Amino acid sequence: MSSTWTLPDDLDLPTRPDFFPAPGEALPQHWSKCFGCGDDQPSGMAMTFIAEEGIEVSGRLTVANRYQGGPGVIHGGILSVAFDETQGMACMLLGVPVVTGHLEIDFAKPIPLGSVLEFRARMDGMTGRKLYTSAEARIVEGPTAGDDVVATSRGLFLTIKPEHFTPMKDFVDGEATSPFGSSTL
Ligand SMILES: CCCCCCCCCCCCCCCC(=O)SCCNC(=O)CCNC(=O)[C@H](O)C(C)(C)COP(=O)(O)OP(=O)(O)OC[C@H]1O[C@@H](n2cnc3c(N)ncnc32)[C@H](O)[C@@H]1OP(=O)(O)O
Repeated sequence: MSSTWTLPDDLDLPTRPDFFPAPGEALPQHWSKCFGCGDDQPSGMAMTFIAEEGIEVSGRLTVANRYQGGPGVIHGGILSVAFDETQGMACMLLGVPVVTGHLEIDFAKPIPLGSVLEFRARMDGMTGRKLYTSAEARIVEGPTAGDDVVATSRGLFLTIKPEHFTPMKDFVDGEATSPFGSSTL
């Protein structure tokens, strides 16, 4: 794998806040219409997330047939969504909304349709509004399941004010059942 990603020297590492779910507990979706995690998005990926020890979270994705890219394998864009989502969830530790500024992926091994992937993401540090995150994926169920890392990701997230989305409110498809950032954390 290769990456040009370098972390700044002056990062602070947040400690796990009291409001964050205990290790093993589920994390709430951040927005019901989200393609990655929303329960009001029929065409979405319906990912689920769990709080892990420290400042780590994990997420699961079953690779549906409709996620096919090359013959029999996951589309790289779908894998990127899953990383984006999992690393964004790791930023929930701060309790404020974030958006992705930069995301980069290394695709290490082919991932067959029908696999169940586990993603693990963490915040590597923050400075000002910038949150640096990283993650890796393994196949936990399926014909090629094992301990090998099949893809890795690094992402920069920026904290935003809720008003960030105000100019977009007329473009929401249908009635929103939960406003962005209204998670119960
Ligand atoms: C009550 C509790 C609720 C909790 C609830 C939590 C929910 C939490 C879960 C969310 C989970 C979401 C998972 C899916 C997340 C998406 O998929 S979000 C969708 C994709 N992303 C977008 O749409 C973002 C589009 N881009 C933008 O809106 C703007 O470019 C941004 C990212 C807000 C930044 O703009 P800005 O605020 O004007 O900031 P700007 O001054 O340009 O930059 C600030 C700093 O960041 C740096 N920067 C900005 N962009 C970049 C970049 N691409 N590369 C490197 N550096 C950059 C700048 O250089 C600058 O650095 P410094 O000078 O401070 O050192």
